Amino acid sequence: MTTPFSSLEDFVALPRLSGLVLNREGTRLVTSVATLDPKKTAYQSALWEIDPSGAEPARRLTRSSAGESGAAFLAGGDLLFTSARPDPEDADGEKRPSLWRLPATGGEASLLVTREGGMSGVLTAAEADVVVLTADALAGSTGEEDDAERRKARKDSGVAAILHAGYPVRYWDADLGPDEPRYLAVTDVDGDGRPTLDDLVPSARGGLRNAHAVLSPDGRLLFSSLTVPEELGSQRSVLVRVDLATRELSVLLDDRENDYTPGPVSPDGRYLAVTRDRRTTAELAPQSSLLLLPLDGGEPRQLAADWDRWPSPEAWLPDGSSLVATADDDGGAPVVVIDVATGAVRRVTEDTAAYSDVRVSPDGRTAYAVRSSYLFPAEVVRIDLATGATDRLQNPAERPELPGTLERVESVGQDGQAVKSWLVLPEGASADAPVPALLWIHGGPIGSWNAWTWRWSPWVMAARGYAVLLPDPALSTGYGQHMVDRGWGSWGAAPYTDLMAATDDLVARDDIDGTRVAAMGGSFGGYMANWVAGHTARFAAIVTHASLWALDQFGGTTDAAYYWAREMTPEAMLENSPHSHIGSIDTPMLVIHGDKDYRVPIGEGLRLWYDLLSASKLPANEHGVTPHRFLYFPDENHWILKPQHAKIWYSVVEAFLASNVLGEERELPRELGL
Ligand SMILES: CC(=O)N[C@@H](C)C(=O)N[C@@H](C)C(=O)N[C@@H](C)C(=O)O
Repeated sequence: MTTPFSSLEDFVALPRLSGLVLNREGTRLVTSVATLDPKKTAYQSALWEIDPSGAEPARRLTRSSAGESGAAFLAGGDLLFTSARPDPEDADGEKRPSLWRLPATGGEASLLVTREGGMSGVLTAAEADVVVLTADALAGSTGEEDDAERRKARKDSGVAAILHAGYPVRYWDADLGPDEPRYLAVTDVDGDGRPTLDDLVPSARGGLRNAHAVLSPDGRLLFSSLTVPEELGSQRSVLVRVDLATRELSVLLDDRENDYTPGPVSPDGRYLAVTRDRRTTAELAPQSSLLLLPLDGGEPRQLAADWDRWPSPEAWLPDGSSLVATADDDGGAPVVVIDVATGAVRRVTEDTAAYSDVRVSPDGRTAYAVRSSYLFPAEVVRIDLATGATDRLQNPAERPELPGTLERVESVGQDGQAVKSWLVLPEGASADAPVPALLWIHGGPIGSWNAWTWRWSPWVMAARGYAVLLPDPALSTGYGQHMVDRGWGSWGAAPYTDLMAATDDLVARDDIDGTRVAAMGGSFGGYMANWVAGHTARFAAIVTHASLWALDQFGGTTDAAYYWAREMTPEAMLENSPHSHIGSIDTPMLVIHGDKDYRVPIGEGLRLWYDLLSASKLPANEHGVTPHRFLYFPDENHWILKPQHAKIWYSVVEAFLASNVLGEERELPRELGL
């Protein structure tokens, strides 16, 4: 059977949907869809409207080569978005992310406000036409004009240097500084002239973390995390409120044991949902809980404390009686409703999909959300909140046909703990025709294989005849606090033995050829692939992507050293470091790393590569021929994002597996120049 997963060209061209907003009346849904640009070397996103009733087909709203994102409805009904498209009324045609407004009544979008430094997001209030932009401003700038001048001076002189006095200095793939996050209020949104931008809290320099900010329904208050520096390069996230009229900033929740992130404000403006994340120590695993914070100054109260899951607040019911939340749960992430008075949790969606971006209709009966699973990529659905009945709305794209089937399987860890996995089986797998298999190890390690992924698509491998096992070992979310606790600080113990228990059951199946099995993982999954390499010879090949190799050096170079310092003691780092076992590795390894990976810096990949060539049981021979391979991406980060590089990634992985697992040679992509 030919599916879009058979050809990498077709696979990278599948549309990718994300995000969802609903207008105040509950009559318009807008989502974002990324597709390949004409050169097929980047993704372009466009906004699409989806009919909440399900009657009409999805309709494309925007079209430009620069793409559009950051959709947000004004209370009055117009749609805002950000785009670096040129303004037809601007003679110089400078392209920078600007704020655009698409009238609810139809017609063309027009530019609302622009700035030299661009913008990263848009916040709107539910009941008032109040808009706040999240954007970066140069640390020393005194206002928008000054910021623009300083940026120009930096650009014109070609200076890229950044002088730091604090930590962190990088984040994932971005250099931090000399600009810093700010909240810019857009003044006079509905006036006749072009609005101006007003920096709400220039005094909170460097500390506003704007990824999770929210506005109160009346638009008078903004809630955000504020990052407070601590001694020894550490930091904490405290919860703050900013009064938009007075610019006064008040700290609402702050202690050294927890980080706080704001959730939605109740419809009456009296309560804020808050996520509290316990700060870890070498002995104390992470734990996430949901709080209800009275905004009149009362004490916060934990909601759903008896529910052994980590709820993430999404929305309020309009009458304020309940919060709608999602939580990782047994290989999915369902929608639940949490009664605010009693804390009782009621599961709403019954399928095994993972839900996000939940929006509630004005009458409180219906929710709309994005969901995905290993059976389908992200799609927009309508949920009956009383019955849980869930309908797929008319989406911008159909679900792609899959080259196989999906099963839920269960193994038992050494301590008796159930270890659950998704198992993707290629078409035709049977006792008469057992198939080769891949063990895929997820990253985090706090996470779960519970949603569709484009970067690690098991269906691409299923289309090439492999079964793929996706296990959730110790440290995975969705199985209760004990599942996380039992792996904390000892990555090489229960997480490893759980994975081996799952592999034992995999190879015992009569539809799997247990002699042709490989292991693969990225990030923490790459750490574990390296650990596996040093502890067993049962796999025919190992693929390790963006992996942690030498825990003695990792903590000093990752972008979040303070986080890592709270993960293990120095002794545990040495005890659990894969590099100590280099002398035992006699499995061919494919090492993959991006130079712009600041989370797991390239030094890990470089040291692993050199160690493999110089000290593994399978070193290069005197002619320099080695069974190992190093796929290096000079301009990618922790993830391989460019479509042309994704194709190289899958092609090289497939060729390496074919050679070492199947004993077959594949032609490598011409673009590699070999
Ligand atoms: C600060 C920090 O280390 N956070 C972790 C969530 C993290 O980034 N872990 C990476 C090593 C990792 O495994 N990342 C996962 C999420 C991935 O798949 O990239």
